[in-house]
Amino acid sequence: MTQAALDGYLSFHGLQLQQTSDITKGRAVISTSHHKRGTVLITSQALGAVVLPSSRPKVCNYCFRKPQTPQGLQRCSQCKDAYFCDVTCFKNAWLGFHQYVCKPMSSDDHQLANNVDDQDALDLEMLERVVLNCWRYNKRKESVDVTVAAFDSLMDHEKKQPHHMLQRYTRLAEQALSRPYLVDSGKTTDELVHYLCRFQCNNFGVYDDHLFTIGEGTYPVASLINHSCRPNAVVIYDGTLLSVVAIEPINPDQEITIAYVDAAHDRPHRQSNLLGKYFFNCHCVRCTATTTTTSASTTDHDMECVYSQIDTLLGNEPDEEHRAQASLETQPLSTTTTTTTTTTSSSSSLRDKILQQVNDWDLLEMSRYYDRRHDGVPDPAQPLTLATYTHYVIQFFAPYLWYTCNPDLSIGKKQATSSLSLSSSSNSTVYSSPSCTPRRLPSPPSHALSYFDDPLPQAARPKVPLTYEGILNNMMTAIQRYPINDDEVVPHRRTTLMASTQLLYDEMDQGHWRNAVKLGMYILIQYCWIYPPYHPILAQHLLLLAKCSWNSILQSELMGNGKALEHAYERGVRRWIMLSKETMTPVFGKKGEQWRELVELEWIFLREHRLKE
Ligand SMILES: C[S@@+](CC[C@H](N)C(=O)[O-])C[C@H]1O[C@@H](n2cnc3c(N)ncnc32)[C@H](O)[C@@H]1O
Repeated sequence: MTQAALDGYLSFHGLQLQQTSDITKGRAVISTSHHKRGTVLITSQALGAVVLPSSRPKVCNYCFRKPQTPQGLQRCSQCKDAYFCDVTCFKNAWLGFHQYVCKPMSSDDHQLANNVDDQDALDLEMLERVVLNCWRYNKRKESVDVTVAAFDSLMDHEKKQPHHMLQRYTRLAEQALSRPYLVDSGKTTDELVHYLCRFQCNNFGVYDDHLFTIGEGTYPVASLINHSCRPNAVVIYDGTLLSVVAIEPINPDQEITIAYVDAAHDRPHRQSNLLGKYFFNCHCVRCTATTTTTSASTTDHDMECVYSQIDTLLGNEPDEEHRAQASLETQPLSTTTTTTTTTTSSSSSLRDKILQQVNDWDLLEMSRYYDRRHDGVPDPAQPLTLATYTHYVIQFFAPYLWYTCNPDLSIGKKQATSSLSLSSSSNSTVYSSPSCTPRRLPSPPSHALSYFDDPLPQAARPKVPLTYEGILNNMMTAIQRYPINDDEVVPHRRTTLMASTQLLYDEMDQGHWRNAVKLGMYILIQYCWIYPPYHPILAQHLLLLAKCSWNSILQSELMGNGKALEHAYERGVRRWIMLSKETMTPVFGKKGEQWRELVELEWIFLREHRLKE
């Protein structure tokens, strides 16, 4: 009966659960119809969702949303540990779970509870919620039995768990069963150990609009979907409601996949995380080793190999020893020994070298040389610098990578624009971190940004391949021809990406917007190798780049850096806003904090532009 409900639910969404021949893999969710990019394939209710202690004062502990009013969240007056939007959320939380755990806390308990993301406490709370919910649903035979049916059917890999984990799970299960409100649940310790094993290889991190992890959730229906490091779908949240969204067109008989681990990690890290937590070896298109090298002339096979070459191109992450050294470097010198001081100079120099290159990078000169109407190619005898790499690659990647996925993108077509009628005077806004409280927006201007002023791929010089894999393959071949100096910054390496990402946030904190734009453009390229073009991380990064470029325009105006540079930033803002919209629309829809910020930026940009004219 319950399995039938699950099958019915999936078939209603054009999906089907199929048993695979691989026992470790178990079942797979297969598409039975065509799904366009942006289709919501599955929505999944949480059987249990817990806010991380460190996020408790920041989001409603019931609906997981940020405060919607200037007053902020309201704290439970009894336990002083839980926060809610309003009385409605409080009542719902009380009826659901809060009544059982709400008790006055000492100030020490309180401080501890808010600061420590303790895995034991989190697992225990999740276990208690899930047991309580399953028990309730079974008693009431509610329609949510799709969720319970899916949960009961999930893999738990109990036999593969190491002994110490089973001991830990047994201790937690006993603790849960000793709670007065679970004594009559009819569950045994063994059953709860199975639950905890299931959590390990099925639960999801829940994140907010800005992709920060704020909690954990048990979403049994979404858990039916298997992993790929190059997935065709992503998980997004609206509060605690999870949706799985297609990020590329999906055909009948194709498996739906999501990524369980961040695709930015190198192959060894991804493999060991997947094996350690989910007990399988990944054989996805990125993990399948290949001996084929890329070449300028591409066959279909070479195209497929492009994905498996990405990790070779990016190289490996620093190992634990190097990480430990790098973290020592952030300590004041007085606390480090002489030996660590020596290592400090060698590994912190990557960051210094990156900063030096960024400072030397002449954005205007580079933009002129690598203009798509010329044929700017870096000197083949010299190693690529961050500047030459970025400008060389970006003229192939943006916007053409997206154009190969969506030929409806308006490239090179200048569309008629109606005039703006605005009465208010210019009031330039510098972007900082996003505000919690949504502001009311004026209605958007009558013409939004709607075209890229780039030549079509066939008309660009040098010509751009017409397929996504073709562009990646072409560029990979081209940049691997350049000499490498391992003592210097190697732009395509993952280590450079990691150091640059930290540097980007530091530069933004210090208001060094021009450096932030250069680093942001460089990081965009690296993300284009790593993530599919409609991945939420790309949408978010493009918005960040648009904001940095906008702030650079304001800074240039203030400092009188000249019109030419301002125009270069303006082109950047246009491009990054458009690409961010293109990426965000199918994935997040036209809602949420990021969409609001994007529309607001576009509005301000167009208004300023109009006023300058
Ligand atoms: C969240 S569940 C996915 C649903 C699962 N296939 C089932 O039948 O219940 C995660 C488990 O599925 C299996 N799995 C997921 N992706 C896989 C993949 N790419 N290759 C092999 N096994 C995979 C692993 O056993 C993993 O622990």
